[in-house]
Amino acid sequence: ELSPAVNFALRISFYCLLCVVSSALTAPVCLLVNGGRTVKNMRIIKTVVKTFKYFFGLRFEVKGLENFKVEGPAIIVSNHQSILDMMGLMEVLPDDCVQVGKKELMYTGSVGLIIYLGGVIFINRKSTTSAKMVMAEVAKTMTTENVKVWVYPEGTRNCTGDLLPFKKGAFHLAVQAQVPVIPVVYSSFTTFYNPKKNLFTSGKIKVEVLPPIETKGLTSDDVSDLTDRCFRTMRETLFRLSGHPSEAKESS
Ligand SMILES: CCCCCCCC/C=C\CCCCCCCC(=O)SCCNC(=O)CCNC(=O)[C@H](O)C(C)(C)COP(=O)(O)OP(=O)(O)OC[C@H]1O[C@@H](n2cnc3c(N)ncnc32)[C@H](O)[C@@H]1OP(=O)(O)O
Ligand SMILES: CCCCCCCCCCCCCCCC(=O)OC[C@@H](O)COP(=O)(O)O
Repeated sequence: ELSPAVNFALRISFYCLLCVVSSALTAPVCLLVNGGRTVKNMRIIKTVVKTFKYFFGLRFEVKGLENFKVEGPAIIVSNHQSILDMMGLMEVLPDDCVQVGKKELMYTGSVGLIIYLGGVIFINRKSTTSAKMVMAEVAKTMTTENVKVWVYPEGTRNCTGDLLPFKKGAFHLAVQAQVPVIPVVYSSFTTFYNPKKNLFTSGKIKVEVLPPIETKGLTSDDVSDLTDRCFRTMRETLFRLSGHPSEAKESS
């Protein structure tokens, strides 16, 4: 019998190895098929990553996919619990959708390369000024290139079963581009995944894509309200999906 700590380390190492090896094999395919950095590579990446869940006994129960069917671009916001989220992301990711990620991800070898080829937008979280500039550029191009953008508004991983306060970048982006915000909520991983307790077993994750929130006519003055509204809706949904109905009531 392996100790829980060793067992946990082995499973996480296997996950990372799977990412590194699959990225190294998938990158040449992306280059051959699409010739370079483009969101079209996400279709290839998605196909590969969607097989990962079987190695870890994870199941996804998805609701509300029809809410992605908006005309034109949109900002998708979701909760961010762990590096495992990448599997949940690929499970529902619509076509022509890029993610915003921290620039440190570029330096993870083959994983960095595949993330780059997939069109991920890199931001420097330590410099609000430069992050804002990158996001303003994205606000302009998402309409001309008709892409959706996926942002984790908590700005970092958080595996507590609750949400961190939201950063405002995603909502500024939505208002600047005058496109809807589509919230996506993943149920809490705490029952099957907890690094502090060396817990990583098989498990079921509920995913809900919520109805789009329109931003037509909103200005930068409305960004705080929009952020709060999204936060409250997502927090209620998180508690409902994770089976804490009383907390959901409290926060409403
Ligand atoms: C084939 C196999 C392959 C396997 C391998 C895997 C392959 C997988 C492939 C592909 C998957 C890729 C997966 C990528 C996942 C990556 C996840 C991450 O990296 S998450 C971290 C980075 N993301 C964020 O941080 C975004 C969220 N953050 C924000 O949006 C922030 O707002 C940010 C960074 C823009 C600024 O950060 P602040 O910490 O300064 O935050 P604030 O408090 O919001 O802003 C300060 C002030 O600036 C204003 N502000 C912010 N943005 C503005 C804007 N655009 N315009 C005007 N004002 C703005 C705000 O209103 C605020 O001002 P007032 O407090 O309201 O007065
Ligand atoms: C040469 C070095 C090789 C290193 C191999 C690393 C392999 C990593 C495999 C996991 C890939 C999963 C990518 C998902 C991205 C992700 O989820 O990143 C977390 C964050 O953005 C949040 O940042 P943080 O503030 O650190 O929580």
